[in-house]
Amino acid sequence: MERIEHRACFGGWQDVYRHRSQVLGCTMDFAVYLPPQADGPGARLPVLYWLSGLTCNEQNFITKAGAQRYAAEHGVILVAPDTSPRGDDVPDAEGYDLGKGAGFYVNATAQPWARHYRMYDYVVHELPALVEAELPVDDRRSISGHSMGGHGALVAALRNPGRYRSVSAFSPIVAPTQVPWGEKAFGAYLGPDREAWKAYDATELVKSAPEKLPLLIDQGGGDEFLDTQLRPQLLQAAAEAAGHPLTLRMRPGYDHSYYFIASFVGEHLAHHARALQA
Ligand SMILES: N[C@@H](CCC(=O)N[C@@H](CS)C(=O)NCC(=O)O)C(=O)O
Repeated sequence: MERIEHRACFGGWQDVYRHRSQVLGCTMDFAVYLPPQADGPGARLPVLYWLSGLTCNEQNFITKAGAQRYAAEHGVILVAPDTSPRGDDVPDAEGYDLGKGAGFYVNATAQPWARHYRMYDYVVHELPALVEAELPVDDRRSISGHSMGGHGALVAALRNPGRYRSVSAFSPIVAPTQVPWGEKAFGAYLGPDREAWKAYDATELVKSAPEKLPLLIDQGGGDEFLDTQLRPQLLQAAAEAAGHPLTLRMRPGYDHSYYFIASFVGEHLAHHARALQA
């Protein structure tokens, strides 16, 4: 992998790396924040993976959330990948909610998407393997994300017991099989069989998750997508029925934007740091 950005930030470094992804069949950029603690001889730090939402690439979180300050405080490395495969060979679609910038963290099985759109394998397996081989990290991992990325974080954690120490989400799409964004994306990437969609739906997965990793969710009460696309009460009801611990914090007045994320990202970093350093 090649470092293409390198900027001093809160005593550490905000970097961006470029690499060839075998899983996605294209070149990908991902952001890495190295806190000052990463400089120590033989340092090995835990990693918080951040999955962004629709229209984002690896830049949105690092330029807008202000998380580096808290990562520096806690000694946690932040890794923020792009949200879809990229490049001229990769198929795309009209509209911001399908194709590039909208990978939905699934392994596509339908054409023309199946060759490149394998963001589930990329964020759960290929990227952590690369990070763990090349950076001063160990195998302590946590995961968080926003909107489509909140969905990705919840699904990654629920499907992989033991892989993550903690999981959280901002304004996640908790039930993609029941809302327009998810129905459009899953219909395209996974085809018409709705049974197959359930493997990527947190509200379905929570019913039988083998590990009861507590779910932490913050949701803005003034979010323009709350009642149409996000509907956190669906996950809340399923978690309650399954006895799966969930903290859902409604934040009156906050919308869907990074202003909301920036307001509470410090609390999420503290939550993950506690689990990662326990
Ligand atoms: N109204 C937006 C919908 C997409 C959107 O709200 N994206 C969120 C994630 S679901 C985001 O993080 N956008 C980029 C940003 O705010 O930096 C659009 O049409 O672009």
